[in-house]
Amino acid sequence: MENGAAQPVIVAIDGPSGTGKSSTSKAVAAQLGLSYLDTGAQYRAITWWMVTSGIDIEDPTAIAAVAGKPEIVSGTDPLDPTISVDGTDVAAAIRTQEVTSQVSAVSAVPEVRSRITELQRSLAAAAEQGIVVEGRDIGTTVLPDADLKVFLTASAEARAARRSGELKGADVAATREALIKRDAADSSRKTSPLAKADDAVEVDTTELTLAQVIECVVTLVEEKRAGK
Ligand SMILES: Nc1ncnc2c1ncn2[C@@H]1O[C@H](COP(=O)(O)OP(=O)(O)OP(=O)(O)O)[C@@H](O)[C@H]1O
Ligand SMILES: Nc1ccn([C@H]2C[C@H](O)[C@@H](COP(=O)(O)O)O2)c(=O)n1
Repeated sequence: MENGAAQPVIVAIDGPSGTGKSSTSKAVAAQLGLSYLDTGAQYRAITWWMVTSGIDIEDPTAIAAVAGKPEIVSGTDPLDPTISVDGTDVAAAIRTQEVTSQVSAVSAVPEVRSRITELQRSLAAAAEQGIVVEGRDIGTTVLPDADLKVFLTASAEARAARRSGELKGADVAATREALIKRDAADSSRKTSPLAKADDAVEVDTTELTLAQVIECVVTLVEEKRAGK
C-alpha cells in the first residue's frame, strides 16, 4: 500500500473440538493486533436461546422457523471477547453441558447456518486490521478467500486430557467419547460440515505445547503478509 499501512489479513482456523482453536486464535490475534471471532460461541448462543425459549431441539422445522429471532452480538477484542443474546451476556451460560450436548443439532439446521454465516461475514468485513475467525467451516464456507487457512488436529486422547484438565475431575474416557460423538455429528451434517479446506495448512498439535502452536500460526501469518 502507498502509505505503508498493512492490508487487513483474514485468518481462518478450523478443526475438531479441543484441538486448541480458541486458545491459539485469541493469542495470535492479540499478538498481531487483529480482531478475533469465536464462531462456536455464536452457535452456542443461538442454541442457548432455543433451549431457554422452549423450542423442541429434535424438530429442525421448529428451529428453522425462529432462527432469525434472537439478536446475537459478538465482541471481537481478543483480550475481552464477549457474546450476548438480546442484550443478555451469555458467556457463561453457553458453556453448560445442556448447551454443549444440543449445539450440534441446532447448528445443523440450514436456516441457523445461513443466519450465523451472514453475521460472521459482516464482522470479518468490518475488522479494520483483519481478524482471526475460528470454527468448523470458516475456510470451506464462511471465508473461502481467507488469506491463511489453518486446520488444527490432535489425537482424541490428547484432546480429552486437555478438556478433562479444564473440567476438574471429569472422567477422561467419558470426555473422549463425548468429543468423538460431537465431531461425528459436526462432520456428517449436510450443510457446511466440519472439514479441512483443500488449501488449509494442517497442524497436528498432539505433541506441541500451546506456545509452540501459537508461534507456528504467527509465523504462517507473517509469511503470508511478507508474500512468501
Ligand atoms: N497444544 C496444547 N497443549 C496443551 N493444552 C492445550 C493445547 N492447545 C490447547 N490446549 C488446552 O486445551 C483446552 C481446549 O483448548 P481450546 O478451547 O482452545 O480448544 P478448541 O479447539 O477451541 O475447542 P472447542 O472447539 O471445543 O471450543 C484448553 O484448556 C487449552 O488451554
Ligand atoms: N463454524 C462453526 C463453529 C461451531 N459449530 C458448532 C459445532 C460445535 O460442536 C459447536 C460448538 O463449537 P465450540 O464452542 O465447541 O467450538 O458449534 C459449527 O457448526 N460451525
